[in-house]
Amino acid sequence: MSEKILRAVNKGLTGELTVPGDKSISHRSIILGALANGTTTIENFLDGEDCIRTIDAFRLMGVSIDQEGKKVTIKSQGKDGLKEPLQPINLGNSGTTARLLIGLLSGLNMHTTLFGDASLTNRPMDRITDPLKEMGASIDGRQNGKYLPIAIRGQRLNNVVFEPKVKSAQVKSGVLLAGLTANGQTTVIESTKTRDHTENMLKAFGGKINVNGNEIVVDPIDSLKPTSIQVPGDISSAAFFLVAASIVPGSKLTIKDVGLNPTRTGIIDSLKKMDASISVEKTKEIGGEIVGDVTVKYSNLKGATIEGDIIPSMIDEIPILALMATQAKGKTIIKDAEELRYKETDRIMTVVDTLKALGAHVEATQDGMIIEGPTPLKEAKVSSHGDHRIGMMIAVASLIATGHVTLKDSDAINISYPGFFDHLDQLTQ
Ligand SMILES: O=C(O)C1=C[C@@H](OP(=O)(O)O)[C@@H](O)[C@H](O)C1
Ligand SMILES: C=C(OP(=O)(O)O)C(=O)O
Repeated sequence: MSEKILRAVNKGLTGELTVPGDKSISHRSIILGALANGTTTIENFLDGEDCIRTIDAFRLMGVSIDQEGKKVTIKSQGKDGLKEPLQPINLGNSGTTARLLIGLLSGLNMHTTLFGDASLTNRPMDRITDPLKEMGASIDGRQNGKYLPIAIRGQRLNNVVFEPKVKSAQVKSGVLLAGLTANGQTTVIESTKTRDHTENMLKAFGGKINVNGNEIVVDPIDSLKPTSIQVPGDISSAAFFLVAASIVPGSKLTIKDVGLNPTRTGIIDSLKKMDASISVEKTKEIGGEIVGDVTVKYSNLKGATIEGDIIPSMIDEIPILALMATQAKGKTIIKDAEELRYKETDRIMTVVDTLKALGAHVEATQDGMIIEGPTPLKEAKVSSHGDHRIGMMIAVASLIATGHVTLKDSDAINISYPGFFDHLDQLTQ
């Protein structure tokens, strides 16, 4: 198993950084590109393991996908050109690939089987299979389709009006993708708006989709129109460096060309709430996605309560925010984040256990955690537990730890951020 010994830095993180492409947008660019009739090109694609799983899935369905690093060319004959895969589809570690594909495949005229790694096999799928069954989908799997492996006998689905109980962009997107082949318009009404990349990109591909506040209505398609996608930098990846610069004295860092979709910027608002010195400059809009530069400087931080509707807009950033809270004065309370328990690991448990091992004062609650700061962090031997975001949280913690930190299973970081350690070296040299 991969292992890294990480040492503290004696100067701040300075300079400029461009982080890899957005994971959510990269997945969707492959899925919608495969549904388009013709050639779709993607620039700045995230060549992390999760997005490669999405590519491999469509290759198994006969779509020609040429990927060279961050550049991808898809040649497809649209949804009717997709072929029944002759093998089970391996989703690896990727929850997004799982929930979105289960939605899409339920309405296509083919039989598919899907499986994943040990982590994904334990993550709940009923949140997507239940609404699909309401649309008439034929899905079976462990515990009646709650867990992978799952088999889908795709067929024409009925449209629904769906009000998801979980605040999940994956579930919303899975149902919208199923709606593309359903009989009539499909409506999703969210209680809190979650990331809306599927909606934005469907428009860019010529789909008929209407968004009115938290209500989304999608029409069935014949096929989509191919387009060119430029993927913005991933704010969820940038977050690790935004926090690193906030907690390492002497830092001043600008992250360039990062996605600033308002359904994703909860981390920036939370950093501001904790008195981080952060400024945002919006520079352009591509494919319905706002892009810009974010500059952050080291500053004295204070604790804050992070709760409610902001949580879905920063769900993947909570591990790194928790690390930041260990360096903030006073109490940070994170609430309404029980969804963390259903990620690659139970992130309430892994964050709390890891930060405790590093010397922090932190306690788990059912739906979040309470952190008392500031506390110095100390030498420890800790593992990512196969969870990329925990691995990166540990690497950032090591920058300010008093002794060296051993990170076991460091390779997990390649799931969403290949080149992470090169970027860290580049900014700390
Ligand atoms: O739709 C997406 O691309 C994602 C949605 C979120 O998951 P949930 O939908 O389960 O909240 C997030 O945690 C995941 O990393 C990516
Ligand atoms: C939860 C995550 O991804 P997924 O659900 O796609 O596995 C993540 O990237 O933090």
